[in-house]
Amino acid sequence: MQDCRLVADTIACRRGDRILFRGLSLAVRGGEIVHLAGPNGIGKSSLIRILAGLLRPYAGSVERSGSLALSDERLALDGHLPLDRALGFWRGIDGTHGQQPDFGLANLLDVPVRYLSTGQRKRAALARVAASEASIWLLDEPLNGLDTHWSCMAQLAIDAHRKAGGAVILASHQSLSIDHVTTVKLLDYSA
Ligand SMILES: Nc1ncnc2c1ncn2[C@@H]1O[C@H](COP(=O)(O)OP(=O)(O)OP(=O)(O)O)[C@@H](O)[C@H]1O
Repeated sequence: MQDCRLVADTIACRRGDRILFRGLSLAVRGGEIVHLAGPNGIGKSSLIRILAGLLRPYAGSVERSGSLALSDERLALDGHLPLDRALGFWRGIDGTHGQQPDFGLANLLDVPVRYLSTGQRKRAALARVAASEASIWLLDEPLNGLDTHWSCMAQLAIDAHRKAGGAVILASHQSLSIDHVTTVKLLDYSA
């Protein structure tokens, strides 16, 4: 696994005319998981977008080394394509062909993405991230919509990524049943 690091330094986030949080610093390196926690609307998704480079912080900076994959509420898979082709699009972009956890999707590969259930879509999103072979995973609510079995399997995949030297930052309302997780409570930084 490529060496990786993501460091956010004294970040402030403004949405509309409101500062959501300020003074937030965090760092994640290969072999580490950071869990962003906090109530609805505190700014977890906004922070994930800042860390991904999709949203400019109001203050502070983000530095990153290593490749990054993002899963958020946007599925990023073409709803009109069968799942296999939709995932294949990203394999082509990422230039990856390796074996990845299939997240129980083997029987769904010919199903158009728009027909997948909520949990199946979430598993497809995680499969896309895993297949990217990126060293840093940014996951916004990766367990939402998953049943007990697949929530467990998703956490095992996240932990396997960490053990392989990858880094994970995830936002979740759910408590995690994996070790080596550092929790960052956004409420501590709310403005
Ligand atoms: N483009 C925008 N313009 C103005 N306000 C926004 C915009 N996007 C989000 N917000 C506001 O920013 C706040 C934080 O939203 P965000 O989605 O980051 O919170 P969250 O902690 O992820 O919430 P949840 O737990 O409900 O997913 C919310 O009050 C939301 O309405």
